[in-house]
Amino acid sequence: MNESHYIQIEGVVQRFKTRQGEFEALRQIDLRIAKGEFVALIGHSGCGKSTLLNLIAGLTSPTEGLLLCAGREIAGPGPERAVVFQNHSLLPWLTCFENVHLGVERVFGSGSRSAGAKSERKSELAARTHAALELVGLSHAAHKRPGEISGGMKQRVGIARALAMEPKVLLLDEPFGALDALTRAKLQDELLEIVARTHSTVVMVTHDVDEAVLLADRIVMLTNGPSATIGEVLAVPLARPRRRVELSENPNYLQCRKAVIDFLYTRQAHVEKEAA
Ligand SMILES: Nc1ncnc2c1ncn2[C@@H]1O[C@H](COP(=O)(O)OP(=O)(O)OP(=O)(O)O)[C@@H](O)[C@H]1O
Repeated sequence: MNESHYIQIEGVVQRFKTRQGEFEALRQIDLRIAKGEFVALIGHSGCGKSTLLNLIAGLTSPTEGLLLCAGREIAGPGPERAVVFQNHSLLPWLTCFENVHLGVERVFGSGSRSAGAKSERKSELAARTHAALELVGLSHAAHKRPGEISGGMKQRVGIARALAMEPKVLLLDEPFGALDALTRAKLQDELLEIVARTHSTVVMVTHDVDEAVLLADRIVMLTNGPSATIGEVLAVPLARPRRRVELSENPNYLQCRKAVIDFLYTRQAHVEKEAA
């Protein structure tokens, strides 16, 4: 397997059947993502970012084209690809520990073991769950239910649940979109640290230009829909570890930021006016 082609998206078209007829959300998407790479998907609201992420997650299948992960066709969801949504999909009646444990059990649990092995397996599952909560700084809240913790903490539980499954690919759909600026910045920094430690391949949908430049190795910019496609791909030439305070005056940072803003608000804003 070619590690620079860990995720391959080849000639992908996505059409939806609607009451008004067929709607083409995405056309001719070609993208290759390397193992360990962090890719941000950015574009205006409704252009098709989530549609593309759902295809990589295997939650939907393309109308045309092909998606591969580690050389194998993506034919459905798989444990090697974990998704974190914007609205932390936690079960409200379970504690933080139990919410994370649920995912861990699904991936690593097994019903067909002897009683002795099973109890050891159980302790392993619990250890895995605790480690994930610790990674996102939530050990102290393991016993709390979602209704008893803040929005940022809930989002961290969602990230812990995804990380605990040890996915090769982390798919993030605006995971910090609903958070205040300070919590968002803190979680971005945590995500940078976690990804540096786990070497996960990450695809993250965002609306936020600064977030994309801070976190990503490459920024994939989608044109406006319908029939959205990749308008431009920008490599972010910033060394890691990245620290937001130092970056704010870094000429490469400012240049990347400008390029994305120019794409979104000059070139794509223009297309929007033409289409209207
Ligand atoms: N199941 C579906 N049936 C019909 N149309 C759909 C379906 N899913 C998405 N669409 C349409 O496809 C387009 C892309 O939607 P998508 O949710 O991927 O956009 P997005 O870029 O993620 O938007 P946002 O940034 O607002 O979350 C939109 O016009 C949307 O209405």
